[in-house]
Amino acid sequence: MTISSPQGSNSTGNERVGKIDSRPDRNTHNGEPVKIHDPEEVSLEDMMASVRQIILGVGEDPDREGLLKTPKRVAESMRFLTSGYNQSLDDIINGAIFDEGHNEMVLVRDINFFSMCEHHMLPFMGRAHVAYIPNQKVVGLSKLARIVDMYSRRMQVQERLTRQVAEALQEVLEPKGVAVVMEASHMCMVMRGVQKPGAWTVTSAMLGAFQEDQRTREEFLNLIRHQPGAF
Ligand SMILES: Nc1nc2c(ncn2[C@@H]2O[C@H](COP(=O)(O)OP(=O)(O)OP(=O)(O)O)[C@@H](O)[C@H]2O)c(=O)[nH]1
Ligand SMILES: [Zn+2]
Repeated sequence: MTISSPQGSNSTGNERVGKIDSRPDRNTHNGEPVKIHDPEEVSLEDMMASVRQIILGVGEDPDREGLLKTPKRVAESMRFLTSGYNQSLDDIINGAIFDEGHNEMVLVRDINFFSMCEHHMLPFMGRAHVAYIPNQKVVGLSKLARIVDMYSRRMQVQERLTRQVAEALQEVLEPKGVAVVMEASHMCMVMRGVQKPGAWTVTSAMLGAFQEDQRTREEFLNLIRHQPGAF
């Protein structure tokens, strides 16, 4: 197993290959694609008016000084926290696929992510571990984290988020296998509801060799268990 550099500094044969099928609306419900409307169809002012209603709904005064700008701040935060709807795989990969002839496992672990649960619109956050076994082609390492960010910045359930990251990598690289594990704490289970701080939800998506070959899967699971040295 090798954790490779995407720059492939020893190779003279680095070239960008492949064209990515961009599907910014690759969200699914029961396996079917869901059409996502353009967020701009609802104006920031409409969103601000809704936030004002929420402020009234919790018994506060939206016209007191500290809350005057809150509807705008919240609307803008929401736009940022869901900005993954406006991105596509094409945007993110930006052609950074290299024909390295590298066929060993590549793993980027401990990728921090922040997402929003679609049931309560509260954050869930944690770490993602993303691995693949190349089939000649490798992708820039930062792009693995960017893929995690793109799907995280949408209204999500953790299981779908995990699967989408794996499927995106499968689509981009057609590798021999993909493994994604996400460990997260859900604020809807911590701050409200069942109120269980310290409970971690762990989800995985294994494709190809990681699904079929137990040794490959175990190698990956051992690597994400091991604590790397601190910098
Ligand atoms: N499978 C899954 N469930 C999630 C995720 N995020 C939140 N949930 C759950 O979604 C469920 C929604 O349940 P409901 O009974 O409709 O809502 P609720 O009354 O607010 O539920 P409680 O959280 O139990 O108070 C809860 O069990 C949440 O824990 C996720 O990423 N994946
Ligand atoms: Zn929730």
